[in-house]
Amino acid sequence: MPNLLEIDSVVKSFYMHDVLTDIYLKCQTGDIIGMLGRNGTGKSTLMKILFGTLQADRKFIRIDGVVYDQPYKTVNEICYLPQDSFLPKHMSIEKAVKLYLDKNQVQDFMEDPILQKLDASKIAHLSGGELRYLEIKLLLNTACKFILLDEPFNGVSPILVGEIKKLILKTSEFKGIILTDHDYRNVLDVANQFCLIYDGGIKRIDDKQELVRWGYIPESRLE
Ligand SMILES: Nc1ncnc2c1ncn2[C@@H]1O[C@H](COP(=O)(O)OP(=O)(O)OP(=O)(O)O)[C@@H](O)[C@H]1O
Repeated sequence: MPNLLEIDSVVKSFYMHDVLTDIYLKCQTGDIIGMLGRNGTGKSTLMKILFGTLQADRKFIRIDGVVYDQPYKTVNEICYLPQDSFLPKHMSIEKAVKLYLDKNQVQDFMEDPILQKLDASKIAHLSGGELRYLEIKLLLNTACKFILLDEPFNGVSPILVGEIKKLILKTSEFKGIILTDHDYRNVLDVANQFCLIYDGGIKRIDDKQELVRWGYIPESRLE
């Protein structure tokens, strides 16, 4: 049976600045939801609220019918890739992998040809793009039902972007994924549903032209 994540009535202000005024979003297994929006519209804020590490003024988060206040405290419900790296720098790659995955997954994970080619064995010695790939692959391989990816393509070169998109597509057979990235072409390419954070609310996008109408991309950039 597919898993279902529902977010409703999310309201968040910072001081006097209303960032999110009323958000509703539903994600189920198989969904890859591409969340778009101009800088500062509240995409990361929404992801942090969803994960539970940022307090909202109001929110309602339900996974498979159970209401959660801090979803990150649950086991295997939801994972979050923040904009900045989250793996401890001093650790070896293998140790980090062992921290996140089951014992029986580790060997297979480490045999990934991209990881095999790395010169580094320590997290601190990875390049930005290599680290992004490792973190994304790790999260996608956890048992979590839902994965939130905040700017997964940021700082990643085209070949690795392609590999990340393949991983996302493959994983979506078993999980629900919400991702946001300013590389909207890659978002349009990999996601199967789209939404735009605009003026504190969320709009479902069914047609790329709507992104022009809502002022997210200029007409000239739409192919
Ligand atoms: N801790 C904070 N204190 C005060 N204001 C904040 C805080 N975090 C975010 N904001 C404000 O909330 C708004 C939304 O920020 P957020 O980072 O969620 O935007 P975003 O859509 O992810 O932007 P970007 O695409 O540039 O990453 C911005 O105006 C930001 O300045």
